[in-house]
Amino acid sequence: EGEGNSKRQWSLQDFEIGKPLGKGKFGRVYLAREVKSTYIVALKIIFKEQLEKYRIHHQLRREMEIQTSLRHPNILRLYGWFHDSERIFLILEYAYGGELYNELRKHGHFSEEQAATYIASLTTALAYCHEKHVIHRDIKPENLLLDHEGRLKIADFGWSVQSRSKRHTMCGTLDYLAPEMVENKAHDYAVDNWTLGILCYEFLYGAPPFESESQSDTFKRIMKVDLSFPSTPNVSMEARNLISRLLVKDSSKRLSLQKIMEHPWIIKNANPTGTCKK
Ligand SMILES: CC(=O)N[C@H]1CCN(c2c(Cl)cnc3[nH]c(-c4cn(C)nc4C)nc23)C1
Repeated sequence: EGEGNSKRQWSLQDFEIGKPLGKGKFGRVYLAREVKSTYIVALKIIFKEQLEKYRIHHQLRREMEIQTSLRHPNILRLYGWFHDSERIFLILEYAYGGELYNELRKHGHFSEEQAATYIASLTTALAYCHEKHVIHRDIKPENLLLDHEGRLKIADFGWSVQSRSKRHTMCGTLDYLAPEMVENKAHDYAVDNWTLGILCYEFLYGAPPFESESQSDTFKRIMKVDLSFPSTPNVSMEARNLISRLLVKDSSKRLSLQKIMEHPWIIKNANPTGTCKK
């Protein structure tokens, strides 16, 4: 769709709804086809009474403003939106490859090339977000999708914030929370750097580093940065070096996004096209 289309008024009659793709926090996502162009999209349907009940009007509006304004190959596009008396419809890019999480489950863990390619894609997408004053804050495998060429797409900006100042609100699941968020302290962009370390570990070992039986144990391990590297799978020293330079309690000492892109492990293993041969 050209730029022109994204300004036009859409309505339900413009789409044929297909199978449910899954559900986000406050709505279901369906496969859909725009009738005239036969263009395939993902249609996220959110009930207005859900918005009232959970008081997330402002959050949804923020998600829509943010995602409409972001244009990056690794960020899922929000093409437009419309509403009827009881529902709001978000017209989203359809990621043919589905959830990256399923890929990770299927393979157990990724190769160093695949992990480095995904981390590089995430890093460039986050660098782009940060220069637009957006902190995603909820980067986790469930919010990562793959396109038809295996290129990573960040979805679901429901928890992102237009950050002018430090944020205090708690969000996201436990395993990916940085210490300053666990302590409910003011936090800034550097939380996304921490999460990159968590994801890099999870891509290479198949589980996040501080995963524990109970929430309180996970909290304790995060606060202590209780990081250890199993002997299998055999992960390169460079990869472990990058993870160790991201999972640093003092947020000001975490490797910057720029430095991640220049890290030897990324330079050596990441595929510049952002796609991975299966
Ligand atoms: C947090 C969240 O929104 N999660 C999911 C629900 C479906 N949704 C999708 C969104 Cl928003 C966009 N594209 C998708 N593609 C798929 C998908 C494709 N296959 C083969 N299997 C699936 C599943 N899902 C989506 C995002």
